[in-house]
Amino acid sequence: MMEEFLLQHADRHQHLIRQFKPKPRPNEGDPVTSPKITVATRIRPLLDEETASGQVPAAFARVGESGVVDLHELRRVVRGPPPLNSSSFRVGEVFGPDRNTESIYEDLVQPLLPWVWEGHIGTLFAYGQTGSGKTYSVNGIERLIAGALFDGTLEGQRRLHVSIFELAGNSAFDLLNTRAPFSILEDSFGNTQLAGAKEHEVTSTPDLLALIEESALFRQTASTEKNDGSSRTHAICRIRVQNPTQNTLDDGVFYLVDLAGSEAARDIFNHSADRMKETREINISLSILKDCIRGLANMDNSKSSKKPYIPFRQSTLTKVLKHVFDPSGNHECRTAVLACIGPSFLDTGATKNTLRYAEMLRSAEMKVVSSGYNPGVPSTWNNKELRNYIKIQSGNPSVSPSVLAPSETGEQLLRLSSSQFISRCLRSDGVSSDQAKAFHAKFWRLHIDSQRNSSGKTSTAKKNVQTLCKDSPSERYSSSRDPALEGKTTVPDFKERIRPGMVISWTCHSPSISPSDPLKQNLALVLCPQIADAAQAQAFLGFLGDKARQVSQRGQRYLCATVSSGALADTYEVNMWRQVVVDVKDMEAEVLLEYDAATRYHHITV
Ligand SMILES: Nc1ncnc2c1ncn2[C@@H]1O[C@H](COP(=O)(O)OP(=O)(O)OP(=O)(O)O)[C@@H](O)[C@H]1O
Repeated sequence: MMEEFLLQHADRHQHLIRQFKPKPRPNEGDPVTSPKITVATRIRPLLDEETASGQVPAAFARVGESGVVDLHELRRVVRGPPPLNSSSFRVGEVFGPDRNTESIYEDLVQPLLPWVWEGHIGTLFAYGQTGSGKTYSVNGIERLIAGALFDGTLEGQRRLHVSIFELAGNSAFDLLNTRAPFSILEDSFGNTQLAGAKEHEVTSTPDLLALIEESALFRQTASTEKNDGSSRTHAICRIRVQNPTQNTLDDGVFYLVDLAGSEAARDIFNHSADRMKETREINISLSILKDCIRGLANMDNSKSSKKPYIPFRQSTLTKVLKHVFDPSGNHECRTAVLACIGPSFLDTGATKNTLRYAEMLRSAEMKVVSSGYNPGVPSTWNNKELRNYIKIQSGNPSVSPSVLAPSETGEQLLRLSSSQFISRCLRSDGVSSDQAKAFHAKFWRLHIDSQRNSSGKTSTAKKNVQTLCKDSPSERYSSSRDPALEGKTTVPDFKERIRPGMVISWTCHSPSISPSDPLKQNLALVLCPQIADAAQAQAFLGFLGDKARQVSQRGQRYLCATVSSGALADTYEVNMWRQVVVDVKDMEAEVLLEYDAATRYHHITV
């Protein structure tokens, strides 16, 4: 009925639009020089069939003021001629019906190519109502990218790997493998992995174009009220850019995302049950996407210290786009968003909705900040922060940061195999194999703990780092390290600084102790000088045998708790109830034990 009313008043609509005098939009301040999100809006031309059916345009790029779309709706009133309701939206660069896909590519997408080439994540996603021109735009852009990746303008040797897939509801299908289903998983770094999707290496523009063509054959389409060849899934082309000369660097990844179009409730009235379900699933995933956009837009509105909730885990689509929305993400990414709108006055409701979200994303463009350095989360460390950690935390003598991590970030070092990590450590003067292993374990525990606790609780790892690096006296005791030595470059021999809580290795002289006895671990935690509990110490001396008693009685002795192996490999337990008296002469070295709250065991650290 509304459609009929609008078609009847098409002339009046156009007449009123001609008289429209736009009010300038308030200035938004300085432009952002290097935004993480760039938003642009494309108004497609009115199609021949739309013109033929009497439709007229209602969405316009404002002339003389860039970045603004004016939208005009004719309002139905009880009496008198219908008035015009005009609204305006500031939605990034606006590409009107006369602008071609090349110009969008040049302004919006081309700047992302060198970024991805250097090992970062770039994403383009197009969204908008069904029939608004998303597939048309993304297809055109994909072809231009296929040309640019091989025309020699990007410097350096790279290997390119491509997967193209679609998401329907929460299922994923490989469009380069006859729509075979596969899983979308999250790895220990929180990165999304496509488990089971085929990757194809491409070495030329025709190679890549052939894959794009092949994927189009398998994409699920159907006719909607607004588009005869509507895509009923979200299609994603993922191009991984690998630098073969620097294996430790992250691969760059380009995601090109053509979202399924949303349909209004009234447009799905005649759908079958299956199509209704499919439309509902599309609308749910788009609605979660919108919630994520809203969360992102509110992210840095931090009058309150509480971070807005961004529900990116609620749909497969937003899980794939996690790097765009996860505020704690650790991979640098830049995102271009193309909001697509149809110009027709019959679509103003959906168009307004698209423009509103584009406006929200524009505000996010100003606010998105890097998740930044977190001392408890190794995957957020850049090379300088990582080197600093290695220097301070790798033990004595310290591992050389320039040998272990000449250029790597924290995340890249975590990707090294343990044998690579340890063999690099061993290239530093004086570093033993045990020290290298202990440092590797320590670094990984910090990482695992930081991932386990990413929900916001202060992690053990973070506490440990605070304990070791920052002043937090109440939390010092998660390691046997002496806090007083923090930051000291020269440390006296351990025998000159024996203190309660110190862990030592020592030589046990009793031949009567079986190899399985905890004492054979030869580790003990110093409690106090023996004099404090002479009776109990004497009892132990009896247990140690006459020879040991003679030796220990000659020197200074300490009452110590024994340390035995835990149930997990390389873990230890302190047995406070099983004590031993150890002579300083029998002590071999200080050993650093660190407590891991998650396993409730101690580990040897450095
Ligand atoms: N800029 C444009 N110039 C000319 N024709 C266009 C333009 N954009 C879109 N079209 C045409 O409009 C129709 C709908 O476009 P398209 O299929 O890209 O929409 P869509 O947003 O991907 O729709 P859906 O969400 O339903 O898949 C197509 O026939 C397409 O060729």
